[in-house]
Amino acid sequence: MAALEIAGLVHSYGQHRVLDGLDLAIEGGEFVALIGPNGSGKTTLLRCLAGILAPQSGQVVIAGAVMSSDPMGAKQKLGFAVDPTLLPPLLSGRQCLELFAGARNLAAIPAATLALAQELAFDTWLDREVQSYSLGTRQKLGILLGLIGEPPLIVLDEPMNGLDPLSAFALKQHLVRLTRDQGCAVLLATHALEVAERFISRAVLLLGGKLVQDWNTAALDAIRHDADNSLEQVMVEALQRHGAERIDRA
Ligand SMILES: Nc1ncnc2c1ncn2[C@@H]1O[C@H](COP(=O)(O)OP(=O)(O)OP(=O)(O)O)[C@@H](O)[C@H]1O
Repeated sequence: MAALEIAGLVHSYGQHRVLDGLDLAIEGGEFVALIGPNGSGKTTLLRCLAGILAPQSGQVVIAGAVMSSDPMGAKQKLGFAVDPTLLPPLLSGRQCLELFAGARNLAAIPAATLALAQELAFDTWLDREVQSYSLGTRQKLGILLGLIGEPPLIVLDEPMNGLDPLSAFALKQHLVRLTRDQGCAVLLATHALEVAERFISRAVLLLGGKLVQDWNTAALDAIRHDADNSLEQVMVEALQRHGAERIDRA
């Protein structure tokens, strides 16, 4: 069963159609970078996957659960980092993690989550109130909440932004382990192509409301082994081919 199947997804803000019949399938174990220029619709797509935005048409199926008809079932199979600005200020990180563990029918915070908290240097913040956290520390908690229980599909929007280099490195290593050892699928929206290139197994390019290019593992390996090439370069070339260097125009 695919970790994610999207068919004919359409989402508009008023008259502005951002997703225009988008299709995508991701298998367990794939680590997919979602790339695209500013305003191409990456966040909109991820929010449709998370059930935060309701698409006008099309279907999202997460590990067999259809988001429109079984939103609770679909969300149980999805990990989505919580927006740092939406965390409850008066709870501690541990209390937030316990709440999310309960929502995933787990008796306690999993050992893997506590281990990741330590790798992210978040363990010293576990018993302090969220309102005392810096933005980066809030972001770490949002990520820990999204990953709790290692769901079949993990969706992250620029998760490394705002993390210090050691924490960003630890998170990348953790995501690689989740895909390789646990069979989770990761869909990661990012502009950091030089970073993504090193650890992803696939990259898809969003443009004009659709995925216009899909680089599989073999294509990425070929890019990695070519000293004169990079994911950044092939993306620039793909954008030029599609005649869109920048699309976020007013
Ligand atoms: N709530 C909203 N109301 C109206 N338009 C919106 C809203 N949110 C996003 N948009 C528009 O939808 C388009 C896609 O935005 P989105 O944030 O999904 O792009 P993105 O690819 O994530 O961009 P970035 O790389 O800059 O984060 C943009 O033109 C944006 O201005």
